[in-house]
Amino acid sequence: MIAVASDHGGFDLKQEVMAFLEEKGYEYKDFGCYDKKSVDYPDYARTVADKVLSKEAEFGILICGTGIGISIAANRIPGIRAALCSECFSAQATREHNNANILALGGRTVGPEVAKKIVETFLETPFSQDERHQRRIDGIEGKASGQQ
Ligand SMILES: O=C(CO)[C@H](O)[C@H](O)[C@H](O)COP(=O)(O)O
Repeated sequence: MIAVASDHGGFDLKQEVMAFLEEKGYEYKDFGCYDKKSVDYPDYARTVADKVLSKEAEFGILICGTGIGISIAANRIPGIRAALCSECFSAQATREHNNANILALGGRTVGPEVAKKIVETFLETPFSQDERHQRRIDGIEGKASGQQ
């Protein structure tokens, strides 16, 4: 399952992304917001992060106006690696190199067609399993690499 949420700034793009997930046959759940009334993105970041950390969701997709606030909020939660992407190369690299578990998008910065390509790239790209990337991910979680 893909856990999807946005604030009001990401609401319109979230509708487009969910229609795309539906069309492509991905299982997803919408964790809000459910209209364009002003809300606070940290609440939605936490909900989706919880779904990912509990493994109820394989991945999360978070959308705010720029994708910045909601990715900052998600990345404060240990175990979350949220990647803000505005093009496909980064979406591919963050799965291969960072094993990112949440994709963040900006509803006011990225158009729906680009966003759909980014979503598909993110969801379909596996982690490389390369030792150097795993070592660096371990470093993010506070494990010393012993290289310094
Ligand atoms: O956190 C953000 C800025 O990086 C998001 O874009 C929010 O969606 C934005 O701050 C919401 O702004 P608004 O003026 O309350 O609509």
